[in-house]
Amino acid sequence: MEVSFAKEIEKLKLGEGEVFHGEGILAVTKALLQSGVSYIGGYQGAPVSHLLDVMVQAAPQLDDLGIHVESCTNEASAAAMLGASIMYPVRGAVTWKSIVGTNVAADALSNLASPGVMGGALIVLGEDYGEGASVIQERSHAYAMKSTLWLMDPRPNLPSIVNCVERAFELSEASNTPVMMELRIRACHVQGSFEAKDNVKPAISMKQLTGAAPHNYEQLAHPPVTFGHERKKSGERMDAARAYITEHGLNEVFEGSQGEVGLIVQGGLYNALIRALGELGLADASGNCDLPIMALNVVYPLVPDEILSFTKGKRAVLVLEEGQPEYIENEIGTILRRAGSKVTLAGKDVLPMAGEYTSEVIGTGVGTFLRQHLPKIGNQLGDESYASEIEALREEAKALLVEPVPPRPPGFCTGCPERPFFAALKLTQQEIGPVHYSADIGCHAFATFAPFNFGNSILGYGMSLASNASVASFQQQRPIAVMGDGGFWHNGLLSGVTSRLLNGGDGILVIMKNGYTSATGTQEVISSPDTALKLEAAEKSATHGETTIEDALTGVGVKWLRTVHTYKVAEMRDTLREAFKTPFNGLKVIVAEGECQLERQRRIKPIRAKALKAGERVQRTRFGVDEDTCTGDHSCIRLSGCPTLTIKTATDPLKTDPVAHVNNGCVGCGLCGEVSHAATLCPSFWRADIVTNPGLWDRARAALRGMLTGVRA
Ligand SMILES: O=C(O)C(=O)Cc1c[nH]c2ccccc12
Repeated sequence: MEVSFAKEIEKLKLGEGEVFHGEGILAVTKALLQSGVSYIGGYQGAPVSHLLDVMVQAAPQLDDLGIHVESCTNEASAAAMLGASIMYPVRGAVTWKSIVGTNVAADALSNLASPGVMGGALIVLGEDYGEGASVIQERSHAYAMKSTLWLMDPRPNLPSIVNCVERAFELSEASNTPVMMELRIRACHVQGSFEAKDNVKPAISMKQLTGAAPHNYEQLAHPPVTFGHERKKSGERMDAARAYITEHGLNEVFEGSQGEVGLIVQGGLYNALIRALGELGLADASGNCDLPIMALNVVYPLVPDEILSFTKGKRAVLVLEEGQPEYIENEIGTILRRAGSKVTLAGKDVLPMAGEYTSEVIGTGVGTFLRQHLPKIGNQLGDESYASEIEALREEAKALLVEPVPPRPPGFCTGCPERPFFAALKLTQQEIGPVHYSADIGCHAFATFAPFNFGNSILGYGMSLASNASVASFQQQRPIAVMGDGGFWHNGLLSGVTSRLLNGGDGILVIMKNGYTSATGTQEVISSPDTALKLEAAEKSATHGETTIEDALTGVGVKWLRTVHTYKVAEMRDTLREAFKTPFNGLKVIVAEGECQLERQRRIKPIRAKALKAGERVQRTRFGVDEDTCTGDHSCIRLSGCPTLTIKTATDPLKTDPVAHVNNGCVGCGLCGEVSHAATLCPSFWRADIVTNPGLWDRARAALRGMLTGVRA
């Protein structure tokens, strides 16, 4: 990974009494170091990638702490790390995105949760839920309940987050149970400050080795002791957790003058609630509020005594719980009913079952609740609900815009090496007709949007090939599966390739070998080009010489294998045609190779800057469209989809339609010209080589050209 986290690493080194300022997820990282973890592992994903990215670079600089950092190939391997270290008095932390990563880790999690932990075990979850999310909308809460893992959901401000991380280890140790901490997108990116402590050197670490734990069958997740473990989960471990939570005040109660009602909120939603109450005129920006609020920084398990003491003497309480189903509300309902409480319980009856609880959504729900249960305040909120006020503002904004803003689906970066592959696949499909396309997770998923619109199904990360084993059996044409190199190593090789080979199945797999797990932040994979390859490649793509993927495929027995550079559009089209038409019955794999443009640009920029400074010759390429030649059919745009390829009004008054135009973002990848050539489309593209610090030969050639064009004119 070429991105430098130098500034972030400096913050991780802060000591006792110094003030840390930065974002939530980095505060979590610092808190892990303050908690004396022996290792940090994980798999990247939004919104927690930053934790591991920073630690991968920081570990050598935090050398004296002796903390091991493991960049795992998927979440199962991260969860598995905890499964062994819990047998020692060491603290360990792993991270991944949820819900998808938790699904991948599920088998290891079940085994981890059973035997009971000695050293504290913490899982930092990026709860990717809501309008900014990139995955399926489900809750981690279900995993906490079904595996008996405690779930923290800290109030999104830095001191609370840091406190929760430190307490999480103690809670884990006090109750012999692993702890998960869910952090929504906003909690990961919230900015703030906290007073740092010194980092704690773990007693057992890379620098302080220890011997093997004693063989203790009681602690193996294996029958028959698992039957006893299950009893402990709901018995002594649960009791110990509840006692710890209460004793250390992990959940917070903010008293208010309007004690007849109360709000119980997941800690992570607290800021959105205060914002909503502020909009309703019921709270100030610092959170001072007339309504009593209980913020659950631990959402599983709940502590019945705490719930009963908060609800005591109240007429009604509202539970604010994002997502479905209403696990917390159901649990609170049971607690109240068992205690014979008469308090009215509100929640998903006034708030939506599904979707993000933005302050707007919360404001509407709280308004309804107050009108029903505290009319003296609720009725003052006015007839106009908060939501209809916002709707009116939206309409006003729309009216002020002359035209509606066109939708802008996300797409490939300018110069992305994956785009030309999809141009080639479009060309192939024009010949062979529609085939079932199994999409996957990664940058290539942008091909599901316009202008490519590929994909008949999309499944989990690295599962495209596995998924189409079913349709392959009944499709007239061979289905195609596409995955990235990130997905291939995460799950694709085992779940997809080896399963297909075992079954002797037919099919086509395309692996986008761009050299990194690009969509999650260009982390390295086992097949990332090494420094020597990068140096050799200089400004070119560095993925060509790296053959780990090809070696693995050959090793497991793939017989039909081609590697094609994605920018060779015609060759890719021909290779795809062959894959669809060949009589070879079995798995056919095309490795579509071309280095991630972001990583390539990060390598190129310093090389160019240095050359320019030294007065050396630097050449860059730009493409453009000759307006006179362009007929305005725009096939180039449909086949390329490059964001720099746009349209403009023709200057020729006889041309009524807009012509194609390449704007200044062009990095000279040449796909527009390449596509035009492969499709024999268009002579209107031109290429210009822009030379800075020209040499003698450049000057002589330019002079000669000038003379010749002068003669022609
Ligand atoms: O970072 C993201 O947003 C992802 O969707 C990537 C990802 C990381 N781990 C996963 C497990 C299953 C599916 C997707 C991912």
